[in-house]
Amino acid sequence: MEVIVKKNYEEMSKAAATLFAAEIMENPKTILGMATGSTPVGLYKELVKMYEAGDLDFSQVTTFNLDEYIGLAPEHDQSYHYFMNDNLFNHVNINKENVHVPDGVGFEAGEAGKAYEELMAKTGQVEIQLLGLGCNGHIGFNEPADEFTKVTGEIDLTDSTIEANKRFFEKKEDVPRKAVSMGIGTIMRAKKIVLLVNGENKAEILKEVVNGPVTPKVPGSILQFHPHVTVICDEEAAKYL
Ligand SMILES: N[C@@H]1[C@@H](O)[C@H](O)[C@@H](COP(=O)(O)O)O[C@@H]1O
Repeated sequence: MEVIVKKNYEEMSKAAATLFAAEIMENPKTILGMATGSTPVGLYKELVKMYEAGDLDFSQVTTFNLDEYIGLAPEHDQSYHYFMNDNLFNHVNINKENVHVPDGVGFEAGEAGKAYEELMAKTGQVEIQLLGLGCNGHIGFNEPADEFTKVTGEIDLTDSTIEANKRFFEKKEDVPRKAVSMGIGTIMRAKKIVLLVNGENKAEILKEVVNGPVTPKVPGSILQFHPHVTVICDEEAAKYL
């Protein structure tokens, strides 16, 4: 697990963008794993800037997102479909047929994950999976639990996650209570993983993820067992490393 510490959020975002841009340039048909939340916004801005400068071609890129809230249609402005279009896909020349985000409304309970796993298996291995880190150590929406999830499925969100994500909604009651998320096993199948973490509020949990015991109580800690993980963080988040 390589840890790259950058001075601030902007430098962290630029460093991550360089990694993803290099992958797209070296392998125009690459399959990328995308993430949502506030952390990757700077990275996506950098990729759009590179595209607008004529340095990046997304036309043959395929993407898989980590997760989506259950109950939010793609048109809902707090859905992860909407987030990805608004922050990246609507601003580059990606073919939307090659963009995949779990479906939060179109399946019977339990079916969305199965369909997503089948699509991923048919499409191919994710080259680089981008991850953020929840304050409770979750990756995707894999919450602290008694065991690591194996495949994409439905997750009951913890109150701490609902609390952390309510800032994007009018009121806490509007935050969905369930999500479809790539499982830990699904995430670990990626060839490479980039974990982006910024801010002093993540310093304690990042220490657990990088140096603590590997336990499903801190889902991100599983990354210690992946052969190619790059953690890119700012100095605030690296405080205890
Ligand atoms: N499902 C997302 C995660 O993928 C993300 O990593 C986490 C951290 O969000 P932020 O980057 O806003 O701290 O929030 C949500 O729970």
